[in-house]
Amino acid sequence: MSLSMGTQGLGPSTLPPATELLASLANIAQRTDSTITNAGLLSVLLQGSKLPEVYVQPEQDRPTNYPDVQSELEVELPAVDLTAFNSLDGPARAEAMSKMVQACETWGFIQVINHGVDLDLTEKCEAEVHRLFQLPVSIKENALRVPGALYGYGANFWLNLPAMNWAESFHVTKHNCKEYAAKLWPSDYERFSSSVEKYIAQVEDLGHRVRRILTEGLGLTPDYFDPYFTEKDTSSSLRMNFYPLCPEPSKALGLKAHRDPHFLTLLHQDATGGLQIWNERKDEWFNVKPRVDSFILNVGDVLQAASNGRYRSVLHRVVVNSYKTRLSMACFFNTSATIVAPPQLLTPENPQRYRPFSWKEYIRTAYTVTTGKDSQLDELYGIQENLPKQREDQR
Ligand SMILES: O=C(O)CCC(=O)C(=O)O
Ligand SMILES: [Fe+2]
Repeated sequence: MSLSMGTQGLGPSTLPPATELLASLANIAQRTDSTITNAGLLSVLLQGSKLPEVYVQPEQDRPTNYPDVQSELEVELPAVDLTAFNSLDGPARAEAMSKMVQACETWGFIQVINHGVDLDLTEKCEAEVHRLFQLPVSIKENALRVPGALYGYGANFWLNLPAMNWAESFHVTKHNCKEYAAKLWPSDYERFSSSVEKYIAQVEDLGHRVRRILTEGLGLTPDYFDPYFTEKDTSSSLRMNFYPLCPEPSKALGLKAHRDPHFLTLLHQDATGGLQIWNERKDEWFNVKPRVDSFILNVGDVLQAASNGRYRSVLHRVVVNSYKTRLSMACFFNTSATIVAPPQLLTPENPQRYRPFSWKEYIRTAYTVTTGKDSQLDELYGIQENLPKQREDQR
């Protein structure tokens, strides 16, 4: 890989001196917790073609289909037009509802268009996020996520990973965004925080709208879960992910396979592509075709429990490539209330699958278990005798 490719999207003027980079890289090898920083990435981009050992994934986790190689394994997620839910056209609404429900029961993923989130605001927010990731490492480290903390700057979110993610991430809520932005731009944080706060607020509103649609899709009144999502109980956070060019994409992952532990996720991504979804029946990872005017909605563990397993929280990961950087913004929509599957969803054939639990309880372990393909939700809160013996097929 040439230097000119490597510095694309980072801006040569923002790179710290090579000595600083090398010192950071040496430190990285010693650190196995979430405080690992990304100086290693930058040093690779400066120096050439080899992936440092800390990023090399175990053999069984390495991707075979990533953007550098042609692959047939691609899925174009059904796109649901959200305006159909406000229209008086009954059949169009019913069709949109059925697409939505079916996708959440099988792939656990869908995309929504005409979603009401302002495009100019989204682009402004993306530009601010690019500006953040282009800051020198020494500045970004001022906002470093400390071990066990949720928010701030870092590479790995899940603890105890066998290898580092080939990514940088910055995670905030609308309440602490200013505080974290001020660590990067002490006197000029408003430019970043005002865009990001407005963006989170709009995506949170979208989260409430799709929550009501999905609730209706379960056969409940749309407002059934409203009491769990009061202003006090609703929480939304935004994880911004930047995936730099990778010299050896066949050995790395941008984000290790995981299920989102929250209620649901609304993801906006650029046109690069890299998100993959696990298809259990086919035993394959499928590339998701990117569509920039959409939000990808995926079911999280809390919604899987709240729907008594009807909507599925599905394993996904991010692959990287050698020729185009990628930016994604994942908004996690959640509740701190204890959710339990509504009695209306329970039958003798389909009894309650999960013990009630709160996010406060789940968060303690949600980001620690990292190996295997098993559902952490099933393991921690599943009522074992009520879980299906074999997982349902993904069609
Ligand atoms: O970058 C992506 O496409 C996915 C991000 C993701 O899965 C996450 O942040 O949980
Ligand atoms: Fe995720």
